[in-house]
Amino acid sequence: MKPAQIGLVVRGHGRHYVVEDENGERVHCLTRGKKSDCVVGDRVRWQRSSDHEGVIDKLEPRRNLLFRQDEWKTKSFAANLDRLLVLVAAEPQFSESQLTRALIAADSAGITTDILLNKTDLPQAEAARQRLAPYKAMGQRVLELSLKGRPDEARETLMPLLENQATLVLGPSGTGKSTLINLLVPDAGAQVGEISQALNSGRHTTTTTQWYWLDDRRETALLDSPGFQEFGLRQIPAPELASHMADFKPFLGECRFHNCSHRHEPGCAVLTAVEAGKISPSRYRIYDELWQELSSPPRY
Ligand SMILES: Nc1nc2c(ncn2[C@@H]2O[C@H](COP(=O)(O)OP(=O)(O)OP(=O)(O)O)[C@@H](O)[C@H]2O)c(=O)[nH]1
Ligand SMILES: [Zn+2]
Repeated sequence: MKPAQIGLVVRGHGRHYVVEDENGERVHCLTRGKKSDCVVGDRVRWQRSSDHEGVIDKLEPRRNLLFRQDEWKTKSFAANLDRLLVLVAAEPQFSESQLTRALIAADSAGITTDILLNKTDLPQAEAARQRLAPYKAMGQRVLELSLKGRPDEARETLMPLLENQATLVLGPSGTGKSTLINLLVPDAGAQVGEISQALNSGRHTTTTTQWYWLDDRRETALLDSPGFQEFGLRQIPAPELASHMADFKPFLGECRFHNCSHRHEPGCAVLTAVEAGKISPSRYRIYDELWQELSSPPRY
């Protein structure tokens, strides 16, 4: 065994990981025993066991972990993220429920989110803009771009935002995720190939988080994860939900009952805010649906 060093996990599959050393070399690593609790973005203490293989000894403490949880399983997107970028588009029409779920998961993990509205060149952009108005009003940043129509402008807007950070991109299919990655990562295909090769596997590239470096110094990273469609939030207790919704926050603590669910109680400041148009009906409907989902007992 060679001396222990700290590395970055750039791909995970079961007990098999690809760890990048400080020179950028990627090594196929296994965890000791059956444990496989590392995720992409983790820093790990590891040792080389041969020229091309290594063993992970220990997971270094994480700053954060973004994950989703349904009744049956927990799925991690990535650890140690600086930013989440949720990509939506003028078309296909995005689901506000999915968008809200992503925002809540990121908030509860302590990760800043930006929304990117793509395809603003299309006539449907105005409708999408209107659906995003409540999000802007609650202080959420919404970037409007046309990744394909005005790629230079998109790059100039995005690069300063992403610089020296690790940003996870999530979004429904067909919104322009591949367009975004190809715009910012000219050698994206090669990077995917290299990591897959280190793992000795061409498979699983679409079912796991993919790590891309945007610069030669390896300081700016983009991460691409599948799994936006079924975004379970079982990790969040229902009474905590409202505290992760920026438009609800100003009214929390103002209700008559300290343990108000903001669903039917008299003297509820949130319900009053909904009636007064200070919280959008669609956001409130999503809150109500999420509350029911999170407070129902698991079916298994
Ligand atoms: N009009 C318009 N079309 C765009 C824009 N950006 C991407 N598209 C188109 O939208 C379609 C989907 O883009 P992709 O980048 O493949 O989307 P994706 O999110 O990777 O989709 P999946 O591969 O299904 O996950 C393609 O036909 C793109 O050419 C844009 O700014 N304006
Ligand atoms: Zn209330």
